[in-house]
Amino acid sequence: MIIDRLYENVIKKGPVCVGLDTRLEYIPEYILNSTKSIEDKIFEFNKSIIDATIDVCSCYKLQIACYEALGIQGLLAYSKTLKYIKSLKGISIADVKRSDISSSAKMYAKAHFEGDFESDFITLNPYMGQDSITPYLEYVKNKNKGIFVLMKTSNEGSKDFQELKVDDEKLYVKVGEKITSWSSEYIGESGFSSIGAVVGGTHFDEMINIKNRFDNMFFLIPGYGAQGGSAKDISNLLGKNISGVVNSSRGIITAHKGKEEGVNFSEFSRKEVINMRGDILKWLK
Ligand SMILES: O=C(O)c1cc(=O)[nH]c(=O)n1[C@@H]1O[C@H](COP(=O)(O)O)[C@@H](O)[C@H]1O
Repeated sequence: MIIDRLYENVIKKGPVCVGLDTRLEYIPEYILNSTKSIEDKIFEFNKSIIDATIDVCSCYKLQIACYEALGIQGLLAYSKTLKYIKSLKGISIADVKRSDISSSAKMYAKAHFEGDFESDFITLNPYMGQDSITPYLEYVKNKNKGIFVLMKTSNEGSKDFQELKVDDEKLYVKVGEKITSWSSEYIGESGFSSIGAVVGGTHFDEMINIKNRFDNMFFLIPGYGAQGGSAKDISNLLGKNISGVVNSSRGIITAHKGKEEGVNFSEFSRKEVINMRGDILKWLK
């Protein structure tokens, strides 16, 4: 199962998930000023970061809006990056946060688990309920794919709905219970399911609460670095079983900014990943 491959990476290479939220302003001048197409500039930037980090991170997350915002060329670079990660036997998470009625969800599943935009995991929004999630499960069952469902997001506004009380429980706990019920059929040898949850690394009390309630759940944890999430706090959610991957995007892919803009720019990303990994692992001892 894909979750077992991801967990193996977490144990062997560490829990860092490199966020390839690439924007043109992050790309060094020497690439940006070349005569290459936008597609090739973005891909060259991403490839350099992937080559510099593949042995020290568990996976890559691509935020699709960063590519969509650049139109067709952006999407070509998105596709090329996913294919490159696959060619290196790396693991990709497509951060697409989809949600729709099941007939449309079927097409989203086909779009992101097959063909030009094929990825290993995608992120989903649970707001529309079980039948909006079901179409993806066929891919989890038969095509070795995985999903991360939004449970408690990292942003300030996450309290607006996610913390509303339903039957004396916060709504995100109810979502967690649903994720547990959907995930139980897809548990791999690692003991984790290919259906995991997105929990922001920015809310200390919620991370403790979620770990106490859902110890065997596997988490995608964004919010380290640029959003202020600390390794110490996040270690409570990872726990002794290191049940998750910790994403940083801007913190890693802009590490060269204000420093070296030359061909070795991705070495700064590598250093950031290694530092981040050390920062997290020291709290797990
Ligand atoms: O699903 C996500 O990945 C996600 C969920 C969430 O609660 N918070 C969150 O920041 N994210 C994503 O994680 C990344 C965080 O980026 P940085 O803040 O630059 O590290 C972005 O791609 C966000 O879209």
